[in-house]
Amino acid sequence: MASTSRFIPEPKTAAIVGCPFSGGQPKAGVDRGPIHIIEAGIVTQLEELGWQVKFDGHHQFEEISDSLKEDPPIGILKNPRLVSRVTEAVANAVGGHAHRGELPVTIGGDHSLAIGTISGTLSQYPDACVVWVDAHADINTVETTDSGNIHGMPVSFLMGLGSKVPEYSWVKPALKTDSIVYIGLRDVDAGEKKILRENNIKAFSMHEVDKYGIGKVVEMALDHVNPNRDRPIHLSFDVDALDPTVAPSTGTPVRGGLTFREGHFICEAVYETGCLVALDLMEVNPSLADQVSVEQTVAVGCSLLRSALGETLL
Ligand SMILES: NC(=[NH2+])NCCC[C@H](N)C(=O)O
Ligand SMILES: [Mn+2]
Ligand SMILES: [Mn+2]
Repeated sequence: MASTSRFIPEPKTAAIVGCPFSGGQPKAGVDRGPIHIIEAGIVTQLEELGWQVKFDGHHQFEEISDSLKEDPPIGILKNPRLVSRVTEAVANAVGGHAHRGELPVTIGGDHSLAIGTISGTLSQYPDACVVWVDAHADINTVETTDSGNIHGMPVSFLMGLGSKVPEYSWVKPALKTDSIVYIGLRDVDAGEKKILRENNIKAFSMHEVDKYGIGKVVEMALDHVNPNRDRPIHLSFDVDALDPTVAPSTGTPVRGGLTFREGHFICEAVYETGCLVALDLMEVNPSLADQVSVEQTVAVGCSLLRSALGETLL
């Protein structure tokens, strides 16, 4: 491994936070994503890259769901208490790993989990910035969401946008609007476009990827959130950022996405900064599509994680 990490001490340890959770969206199966990624051998693959890898089983959220006798919608938000308690547990797990100098690698599960992962990162690295790779902006507020699915809302919760849901009072609005950058967007709701515009939130959609090429886009994205390459980076990668021909097994696929190489390039370039402190891979749903597509999606998920943790082509 050529690059050294600015923030993760040697021997570099990656802590896998397996999150079999689907409560932020309606499709069953996304909770099996982390199980497939582990079974595909991600632990060994990361060890082969020179990481010490900690993984002591997937998080068990049954206790939380069993303790919730019922979880009626709040407004139109679905499973609001379940998502709150699960993401709070994830925030504590991620924050704890970060506190010990480990790099948390959270495998979802749906993207509502990022309420937890990014809260955990910011608890330890208040100056961290976020690179959010996704077809979607996931920044709906209580006022703008049409679906009520919380996986379309984590960014607004982290920023404290929209009216507050008391159930989420544990979430500190610690993410500043200038500390996130998006890459890959192409399915952004009208209300979300307004939020991005009014808050001057930097986003590189597929239009910019086509126009400038991925190399330039990643450079501009990092220049925006991390001009001196000295801030910790949290990379949150939704597998639906990739084109559905590359990663078909996901709940909300949108055509016109990143190629295999464009997705990996983003991960490689973030790793090269030496600033990565936390990594999410979300929305792999092995129950959607045929077996070949599932295997393909799981394999791509593993290779994105390897690229973000130092695998190079040469
Ligand atoms: N993490 C995701 N795949 N998010 C999809 C969100 C879709 C839509 N914008 C919504 O609010 O429901
Ligand atoms: Mn998405
Ligand atoms: Mn997402």
